[in-house]
Amino acid sequence: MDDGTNGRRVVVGGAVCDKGRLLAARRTAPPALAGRWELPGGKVEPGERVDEALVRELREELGIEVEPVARVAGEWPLTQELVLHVWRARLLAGAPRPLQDHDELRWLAPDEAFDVDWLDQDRPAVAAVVETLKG
Ligand SMILES: Nc1nc2c([nH]c(=O)n2[C@H]2C[C@H](O)[C@@H](COP(=O)(O)OP(=O)(O)OP(=O)(O)O)O2)c(=O)[nH]1
Repeated sequence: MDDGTNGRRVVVGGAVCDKGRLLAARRTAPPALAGRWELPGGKVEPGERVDEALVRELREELGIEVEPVARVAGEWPLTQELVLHVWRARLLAGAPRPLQDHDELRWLAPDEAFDVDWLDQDRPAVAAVVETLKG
């Protein structure tokens, strides 16, 4: 079956929105990415749906419950083996805390969206999501 990923493993990033703001997370590892900001998430496990993986990763990493809303159009290669998909998600419960993989979190209003140093591959999806927040 052609899932459009050319055999690469999908990393799902969550564009978590609440009260008109977007959640950004600062990575602690690996060294090449530490200190840069991302849409929190992680690798989809074999047999797992991408939206399920998103719910699992955000529960593990941030202690929150989210509802995936829709995939952001596009995909962004990370490495030879990994490709980034982004889903918009709504915060259902909990206040995000940097439990794993991150050392700082920020809720960004649309006019602050590019105040943080996003990983390069995340920028197009962040721009698309910010447009939806502006209404
Ligand atoms: N989660 C996430 N990872 C990203 C983004 N942009 C980006 O380049 N990456 C890279 C960083 C990592 O090399 C890889 C995702 O790995 P991860 O460490 O977050 O995933 P994981 O929780 O499943 O990790 P693991 O312990 O199973 O290795 O993708 C992004 O927006 N979100």
